[in-house]
Amino acid sequence: MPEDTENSEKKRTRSALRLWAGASQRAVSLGLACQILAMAGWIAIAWGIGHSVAAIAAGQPAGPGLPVAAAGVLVRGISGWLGDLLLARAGQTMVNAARAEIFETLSKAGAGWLGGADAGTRTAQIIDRTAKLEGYAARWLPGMRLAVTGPVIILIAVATQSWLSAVLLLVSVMVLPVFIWLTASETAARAKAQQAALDDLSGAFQSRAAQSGLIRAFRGIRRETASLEDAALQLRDRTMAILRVAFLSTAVLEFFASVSIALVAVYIGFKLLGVFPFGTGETLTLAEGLTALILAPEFFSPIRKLSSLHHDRADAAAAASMLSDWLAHRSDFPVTKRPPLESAPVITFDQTALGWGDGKTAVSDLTFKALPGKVTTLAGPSGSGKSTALLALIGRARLTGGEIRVDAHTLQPGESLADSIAYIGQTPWLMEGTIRENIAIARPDAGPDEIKDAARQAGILDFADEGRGGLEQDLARFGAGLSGGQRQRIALARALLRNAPILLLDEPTAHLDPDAEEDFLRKLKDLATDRTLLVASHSDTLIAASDEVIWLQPQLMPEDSGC
Ligand SMILES: Nc1ncnc2c1ncn2[C@@H]1O[C@H](COP(=O)(O)OP(=O)(O)OP(=O)(O)O)[C@@H](O)[C@H]1O
Repeated sequence: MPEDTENSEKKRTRSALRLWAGASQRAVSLGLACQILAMAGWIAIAWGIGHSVAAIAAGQPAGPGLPVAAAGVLVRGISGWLGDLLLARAGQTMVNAARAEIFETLSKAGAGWLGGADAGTRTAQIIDRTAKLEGYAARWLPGMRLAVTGPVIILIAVATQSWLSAVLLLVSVMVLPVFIWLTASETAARAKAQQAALDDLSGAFQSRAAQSGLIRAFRGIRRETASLEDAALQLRDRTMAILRVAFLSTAVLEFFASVSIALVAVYIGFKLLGVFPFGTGETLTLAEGLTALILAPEFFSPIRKLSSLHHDRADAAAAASMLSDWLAHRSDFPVTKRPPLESAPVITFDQTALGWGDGKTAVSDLTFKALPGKVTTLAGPSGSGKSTALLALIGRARLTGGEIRVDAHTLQPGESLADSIAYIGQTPWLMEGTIRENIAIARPDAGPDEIKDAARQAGILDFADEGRGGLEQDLARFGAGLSGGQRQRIALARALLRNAPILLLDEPTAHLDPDAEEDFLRKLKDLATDRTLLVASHSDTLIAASDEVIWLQPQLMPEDSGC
């Protein structure tokens, strides 16, 4: 990846993390305060145990040591519990902030991104990815701050008992930042690779599961199973790569921490026995030595914890990088809706050029007028841009040249007439539920008679007869069990119920038999009444029945154009 792109991606990731974590700052700070209090509890425990053991060893009563230690246990227990609670909330707040922003941005971007057949997959990806942000606010942010403040507090407490033990701890901790930085950079790259492998596997699995019948029919089960196995093996390798770094980093950290604690223990032991060979100028009592010794492991505890939290940071960074990339991609192409039109408009394409944001031209130099009350049909070979021209009116395809006018208004790039349009695509989308519910979705406030009337006009009552439950008949998921023509009729009923001034039909007769097509063509003129009707079609009979036909040509590919 070029350095500039990499830097701007890193910057975008960091600012996304900062923005989403902002919502949880209060809970993070309170949670951190509780963790520091828990650490103070540990200091009280160490002091209490050290002093009471020393007093008992000297043949005296335990004194204030025991109640101080008991108070320390209480403080540590309560503040630890409260801290966990607050930090769990901080994590959830960050996830919610990210989800809210993503869904808001994407919904503003129009139906394009979250619509269509893979809407479920994408929504699941957003939910999974944002869930990975939880550890950033709940564990990484407080863990990082505690790794700085915690050791300083413990170091001061140790220094009040034995300054030389504090110096030993300080020297041994100096090597750790370099090591932690090395681990962090390794983990981040590998976490990103692992998430990409996870995406590949889930994408491959979902597409194979959806097409399992087709795969079986083409005897491709073994081949597809092997490709899924490959994707799973890749995920396993990348997960193992992460685990290797994790195990190695933990082992090295534990080694340094153990050596350092051992040094402190050896020094305190020799000093208390009076056999320490060098003059340090420090006099050490049993109570001070024990307190310092009990505190020493706690000095490394936040740093140890931080090293195990790198995965939270790396997972969150990888998730934020992908999410912010999606958002940036979307905001390149914002869609704004025009208010609903009062009546059917004259739509003019004037030397219009359209594309899909991939640099290629899907339609160029398209000029025509669609008049209210007339059937205007875009015809031409597959790939010539008929659907693209229709989708430009709802802001899906990009306007890259010329103009589209709606009456006197010139549409700006990304401007959508969705609120004035009823659109029937090539593969109408149906949801689980009754036929009535599937029609009513076009206008949820429509009355039963209006729905029935739309169903009758669209010819639904022919197949949804009363004997089979009529409009209350349940449809399976995605309308499984209906023919293409039956789906098309439900979509038509929706369009009729919506009664929008512009009606866009993409290949409306593609799934109809000749009788049904003839029947549909008879309705076509009615559909055009008081509407601007724009149709995309290959059908010769539909073309012949149209008032106006505009022929589109496929765009030349760059390699075709050079002779
Ligand atoms: N969602 C999309 N993203 C990117 N490119 C697209 C998209 N939809 C269509 N295209 C491209 O735009 C060009 C025109 O496609 P379009 O579907 O508009 O043609 P069409 O004439 O409607 O074809 P058909 O008759 O097969 O439906 C094609 O090169 C196609 O690959």
